[in-house]
Amino acid sequence: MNFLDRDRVLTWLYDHLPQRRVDHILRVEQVAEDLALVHGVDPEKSRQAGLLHDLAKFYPPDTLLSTARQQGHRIHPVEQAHPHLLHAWVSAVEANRLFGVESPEILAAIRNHTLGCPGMDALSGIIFLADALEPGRGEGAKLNQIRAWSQQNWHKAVWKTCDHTLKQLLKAGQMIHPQMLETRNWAMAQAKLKKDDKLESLDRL
Ligand SMILES: Nc1ncnc2c1ncn2[C@@H]1O[C@H](COP(=O)(O)OP(=O)(O)O)[C@@H](O)[C@H]1O
Repeated sequence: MNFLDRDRVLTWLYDHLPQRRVDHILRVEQVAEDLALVHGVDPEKSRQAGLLHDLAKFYPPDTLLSTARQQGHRIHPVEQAHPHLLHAWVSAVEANRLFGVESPEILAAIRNHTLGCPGMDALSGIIFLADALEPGRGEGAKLNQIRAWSQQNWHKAVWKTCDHTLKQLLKAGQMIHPQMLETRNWAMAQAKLKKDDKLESLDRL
């Protein structure tokens, strides 16, 4: 993992994003560190991914589309209709271009923070959760329940976060990117496997 000059990143964020978005990013950075410590993930990598996850949040749709295309990303029809979804993908490109980040795990976690990805590693899961669950997202009963799961079983928390977002998108009559459905099905299966493992080890006692 390369050295990351946090102050330089903060200066860039304050120059390019509104205060409320920087506040969100700083809360994601903190939750990402907390979850990393719970789940045995490198806390510094987690903080870096949290700090860098939204670099392209306010890039114009044309820039998001052209950058993603130039980098070889095959644009999905839902992304074509809603280029904003590409901000996660382009933020990873920018983390490398602007700040020299090379760690494949950090870059994947930034790329996966909105839709997740089936088979993603714990660092990606943590950044996906930190973005959705940071305190600024509110104090609803459902979110608080998912926050509790995020401490115990990150796969279950990813599954339930996908369910929560998908329900909101359906309610609002919005298009759904199928990658989140794939993430959801994968995370659900992983959470159930973990539960079965626990029951089996209890049987052995
Ligand atoms: N599966 C999906 N299909 C379509 N839109 C989605 C999907 N998942 C998230 N979104 C939308 O993408 C936008 C960006 O999501 P995200 O990066 O998680 O949130 P935020 O911008 O609030 O940090 C939100 O408007 C969200 O509703």
